[in-house]
Amino acid sequence: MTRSYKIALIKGDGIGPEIIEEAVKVLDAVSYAEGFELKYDEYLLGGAAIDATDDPAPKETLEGVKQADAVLFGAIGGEKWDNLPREKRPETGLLKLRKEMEVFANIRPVTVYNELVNASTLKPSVVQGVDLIVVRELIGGIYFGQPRGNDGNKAFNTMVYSKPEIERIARVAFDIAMKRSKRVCSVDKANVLDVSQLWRDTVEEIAKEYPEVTLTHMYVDNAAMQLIRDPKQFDVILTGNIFGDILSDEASMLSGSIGLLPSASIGEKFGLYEPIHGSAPDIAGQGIANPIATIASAAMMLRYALNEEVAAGRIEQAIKQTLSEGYRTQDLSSYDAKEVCSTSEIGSIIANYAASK
Ligand SMILES: NC(=O)C1=CN([C@@H]2O[C@H](COP(=O)(O)OP(=O)(O)OC[C@H]3O[C@@H](n4cnc5c(N)ncnc54)[C@H](O)[C@@H]3O)[C@@H](O)[C@H]2O)C=CC1
Ligand SMILES: CC(C)CC(=O)C(=O)O
Ligand SMILES: [Mg+2]
Repeated sequence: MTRSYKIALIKGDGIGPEIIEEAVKVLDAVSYAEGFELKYDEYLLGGAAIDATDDPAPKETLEGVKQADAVLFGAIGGEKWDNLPREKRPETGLLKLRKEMEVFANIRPVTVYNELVNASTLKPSVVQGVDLIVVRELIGGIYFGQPRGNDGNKAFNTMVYSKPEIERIARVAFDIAMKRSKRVCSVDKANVLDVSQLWRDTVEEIAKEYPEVTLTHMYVDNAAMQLIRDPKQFDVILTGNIFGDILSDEASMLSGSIGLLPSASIGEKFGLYEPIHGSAPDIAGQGIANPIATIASAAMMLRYALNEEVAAGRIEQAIKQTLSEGYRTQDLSSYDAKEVCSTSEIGSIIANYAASK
């Protein structure tokens, strides 16, 4: 019997629909080539959901995604919704979705493609061969902590982590490190924050379960600097929600564009696959967004959620081939480009390569 999977698609706002369309094009090409079937159900989230239902995370979405084998997500947000009350904003919808799905681990691989070493803002010798993974806690920390508030005169947020929350994300990082070069660097601000001291102490305890893994600790301000100074010193970076959010955007520039970096947000039961970038309102609707981060997220989805390793590999190879043939979206057009392509053209090139082995 044909293998068949249900994919929940959330296009979102800004460039979201454009990049998801290309990921679907590539998924359809590889699923056909590998003989399995993907069935898509679309759900609303963020600004699109506010416009349609007055709710950034409609119940139908929060419940519907749980019926799928995996969720592929574009991006949400935009100025149009920036002045709404906090609970009505697109970003709150995304946080609610992640919380509802209990996807506590956001895995963000940072790969520098050989073809793009000149696209990095750093010297080629510094970035060539960079291959690190940021393991970011995703449903705790200051983005979720209570109390929070803003009375117009005073505003506050709370960074909270419980020991079990730290233990489970630490185990994800150590498990990943066991399959790689067995090094974890935990990033915190333990010199100032109590929550970071608990983080550090707990990570030390979990490290005892993994005697083969070398654990180091680094303060986040230093980590931000070290990522630029010598990124190859890192293998697995384990960190909390806000630090991981910031450091991974920073790390994207090692690769040359934020439009290249994928991610997998995973928990015990569900998986949400999403590029690390936002809805890029400044380029939305122009057909110039780079869809590779989303296409590579779809590859992660095939590998981790659907166990379709061969299809995932086909996509990753196709991305490399596209880059080595010199096809570039506008964000990378100054770097060894043979041809500058639109979002849709790059999607079609990757789909064609992925379909033909
Ligand atoms: N996961 C999500 O849905 C996220 C949503 N956001 C939301 O997105 C909106 C815009 O936020 P920004 O801070 O501008 O971050 P952003 O990541 O959307 O854009 C930052 C810069 O990177 C560029 N960029 C992003 N993705 C690109 C791509 N695929 N190809 C080429 N260039 C790309 C944009 O054009 C922009 O100049 C906000 O409403 C924000 O809250 C931000 C981050 C994550
Ligand atoms: C917009 C957000 C909720 C967070 C974010 O920037 C991210 O997850 O990368
Ligand atoms: Mg972010």
